[in-house]
Amino acid sequence: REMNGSYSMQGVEPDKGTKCRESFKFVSEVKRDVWKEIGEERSEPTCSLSVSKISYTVSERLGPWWDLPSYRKRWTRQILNDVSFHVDSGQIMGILGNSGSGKTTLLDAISGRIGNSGTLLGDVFINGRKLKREEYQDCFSYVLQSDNLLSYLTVEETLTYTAQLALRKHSAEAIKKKVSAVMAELSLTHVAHSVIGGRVFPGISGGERRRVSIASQLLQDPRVILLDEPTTSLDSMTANQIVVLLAQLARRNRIVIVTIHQPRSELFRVFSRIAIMSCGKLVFCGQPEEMVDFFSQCGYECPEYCNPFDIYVDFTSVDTRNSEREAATFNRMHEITSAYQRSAIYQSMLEKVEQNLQQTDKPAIPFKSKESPNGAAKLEVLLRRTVRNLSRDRMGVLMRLSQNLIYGLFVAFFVMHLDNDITKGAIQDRIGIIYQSIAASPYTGMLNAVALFPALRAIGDQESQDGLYSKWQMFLAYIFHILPFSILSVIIFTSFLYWTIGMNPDSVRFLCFSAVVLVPHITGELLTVVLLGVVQDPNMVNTGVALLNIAGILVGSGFLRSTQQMPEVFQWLSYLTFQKYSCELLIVTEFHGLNFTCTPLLPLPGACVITGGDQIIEQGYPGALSRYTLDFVLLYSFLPALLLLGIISFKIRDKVIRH
Ligand SMILES: Nc1ncnc2c1ncn2[C@@H]1O[C@H](COP(=O)(O)OP(=O)(O)OP(=O)(O)O)[C@@H](O)[C@H]1O
Repeated sequence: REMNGSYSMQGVEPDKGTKCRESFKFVSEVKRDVWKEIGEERSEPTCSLSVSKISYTVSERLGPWWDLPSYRKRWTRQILNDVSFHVDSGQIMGILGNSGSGKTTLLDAISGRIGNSGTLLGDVFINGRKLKREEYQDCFSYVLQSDNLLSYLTVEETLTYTAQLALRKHSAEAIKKKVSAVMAELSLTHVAHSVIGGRVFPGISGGERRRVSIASQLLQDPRVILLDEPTTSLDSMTANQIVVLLAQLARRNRIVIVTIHQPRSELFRVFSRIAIMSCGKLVFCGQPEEMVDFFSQCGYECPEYCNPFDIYVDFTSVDTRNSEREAATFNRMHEITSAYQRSAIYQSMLEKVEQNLQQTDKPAIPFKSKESPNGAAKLEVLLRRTVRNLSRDRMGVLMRLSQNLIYGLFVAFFVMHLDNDITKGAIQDRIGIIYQSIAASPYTGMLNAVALFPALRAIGDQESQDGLYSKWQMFLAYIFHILPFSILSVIIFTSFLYWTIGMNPDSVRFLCFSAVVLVPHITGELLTVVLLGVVQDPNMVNTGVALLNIAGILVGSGFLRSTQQMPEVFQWLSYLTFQKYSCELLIVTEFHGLNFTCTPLLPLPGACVITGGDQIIEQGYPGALSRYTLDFVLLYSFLPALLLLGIISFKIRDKVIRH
């Protein structure tokens, strides 16, 4: 980009040296202000969180499934081992540790997001009361490692929709005020009307996106906020700003627990507590100053000019590069852990946990603000949100509307004009057009779903864990929001193809043709989304839907082989395919009452035996004419059936997916 202009300080344009000195002075002053703000006296804690003896064990299969003896054997792995700590409101606790040490799993365990794949032991107490499993979600706000936000919404819209989902009973005015307050608290007011942005188009910065994710959680006034690596992939200055901001949030009577990789040494004073994890164990948990003394007493001094965070994480990490290093580093970690468990810091932490449990005047559990659920209202907000997001995606909308038309152009170019002379392909061309209309439509729907839905699914996974709505509601919102686009796309396609190549020129037949082609198109998208509920990998779903479509065409359409000539089992199976009904309907729509001409090149006997379209119907699809209405009903019944399957699929997802 081109940049013009200059700047002046007190009316004078500074030379290079002055600029450096002044900017250094400026940075130092800002920093001092930040420390002043964080260092404010805080009020008496009103909320305390105690985590007592959390352990999590998973069992894994040893071998691949084709090696049955080893596959049968399982080995258990302890991911979290007897983790206990205590935090009061007003404090920010940083959890450090090398990759795989169990930081994320600890946050998942505390917030009740651990799936059913392992055994979780231990308890979480808030204000001296043991939390029930179903209460975890209502108590903690959890900011995931990745920002799952809709790219085309502005910051203000993103927060407003979240507030409408979370605080449904509030008036529009109250929600507006709440959103403005949260934006002000997280310094987002200046980007309120900027779009979030994504991989393909620019939007707000990475740090601002992180702050939007945190702001979404703050809308429900949580007293306890958990953040999984909120500084990942941010530059060190922005990462610092985020941690300082979190410290400020904690100062306002909240508990903030944050996992973090490589914090800068200046953040040493920002954290109220530091926990270091290694191999699922809490190797140390205490105040930053206590950490330095503790490690020095263990004989592991932090060398001068080194970042204590990095050094202590190194001291406690197990190096698995070779067995010798592994044994040595494991022993060191074990030695430090034992020293911590013998230390006064550990004993005083256990006492605090005990005190918390024995508190007589126990304040109420500080649940997040939540309103009684109203399914229709949530669905309406979700629908508005997805429609607004898609409507801003001009390229996406254009592609959706034009993809069938582009396909229609290919077909029209190939066929040019249908002839009524059977020696000039009157039957073959018509059957070809019907085949193409039914067989290709599901693919365009499938491609749309695979491109758009996984991102929405990630958002739905997170927000349903936050208790905003259920995953199946997000599924319904997605399907309803694509319906108008699908209908329009199919109408554009059929209007072009039908009249350009000269299919049966009757407006009722045209409407029937469009209505039939719509179902395979929507079914392709619907089936893909249904499978994406239970299958995580979109590529697998792609392959699965493509194979199902091919099987449906083979068994149901009767194009390759007449249904009557197929084995009985396939004949029964054909009733389960939408291709059977759509094919019969299109054959009748096009061929019924159609008269053919015949001008054979050679006067061969039987060359002109077919004179009308009804002969085609009776030979290939006997009884299809009398089943016309029934076929329509059966074809359209696939849509509610798939909607129901989708709801079941996303209810299963609720149970099996960790986030
Ligand atoms: N359900 C599970 N089944 C098997 N292993 C698991 C499961 N959950 C976690 N683990 C394993 O537990 C270990 C700790 O994982 P976790 O994600 O908590 O680490 P982390 O400290 O957050 O790592 P990072 O900093 O890289 O995100 C990893 O080795 C991970 O593979």
